[in-house]
Amino acid sequence: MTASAQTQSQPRVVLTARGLGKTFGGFAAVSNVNLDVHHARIHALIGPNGAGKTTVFNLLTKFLQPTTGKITLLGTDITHTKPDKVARMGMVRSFQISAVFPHLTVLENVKVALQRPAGLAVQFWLPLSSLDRLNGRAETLIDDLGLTEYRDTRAADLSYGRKRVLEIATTLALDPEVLLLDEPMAGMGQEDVRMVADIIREVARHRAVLMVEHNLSVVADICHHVTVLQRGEIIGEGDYASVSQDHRVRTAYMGTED
Ligand SMILES: Nc1ncnc2c1ncn2[C@@H]1O[C@H](COP(=O)(O)OP(=O)(O)OP(=O)(O)O)[C@@H](O)[C@H]1O
Repeated sequence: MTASAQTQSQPRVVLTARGLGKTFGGFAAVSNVNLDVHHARIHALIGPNGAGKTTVFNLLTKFLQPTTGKITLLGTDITHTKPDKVARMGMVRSFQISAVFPHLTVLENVKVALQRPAGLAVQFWLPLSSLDRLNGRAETLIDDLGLTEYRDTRAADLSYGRKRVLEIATTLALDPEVLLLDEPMAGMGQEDVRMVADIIREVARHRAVLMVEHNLSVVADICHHVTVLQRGEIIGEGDYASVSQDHRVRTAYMGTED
């Protein structure tokens, strides 16, 4: 099914922001941002450099405390909730905090990630064999993300694109309802971009994905909904086709409407 076909039925809202704002010493980095993020949808946050995208991610994940506004996750007000609790409640962010250990294999990395939902910190003093009970779930996750032939490859020896897929796999070990991806395509070649785009589409069949992405052809290809920020404010939103025709958005990106 194409992204535009899926937008015809509206699934449940899992994450909302209302009137979200953040000032740094009098400078408004984010002002009055309203967001509705839906289950089984890919939602892009785009905008020129310095538009406030990273700040919005930091506010949603509670790494920053908002100056104004309210955030709800799965119907619960998380405006004043701590980041680790937000993660346990089902919203997890990938890439800026990478949970991949380069000297461990793909399978070992996924097993280490899988022990975390049980409430355990990563227990380095235990032999990796103590995680064997997690083999079944780890293999399923590795299969789902197309990493089967690399299960015994050390993370350090993976291609850049596959390392990113492994990062997604370790994040999915927490089984989040909402997955936040920070520029998942950054620094990738065309082939890896296609592979990671396919994985994100697959992952979003069962959860909401909110992603900051500069690669607009990826946004056009896989995102159901696009929110455009400029100078901390939303200047356009909708599907990519309508947003890309919006005169404010075109001016923000191109400096001209032509
Ligand atoms: N901790 C901070 N203190 C002061 N100003 C900040 C802070 N964090 C961000 N800013 C400012 O807020 C604005 C938005 O920054 P932000 O990093 O959120 O933008 P962005 O859209 O993610 O940009 P990019 O695409 O370049 O990563 C910028 O002008 C930035 O300089």
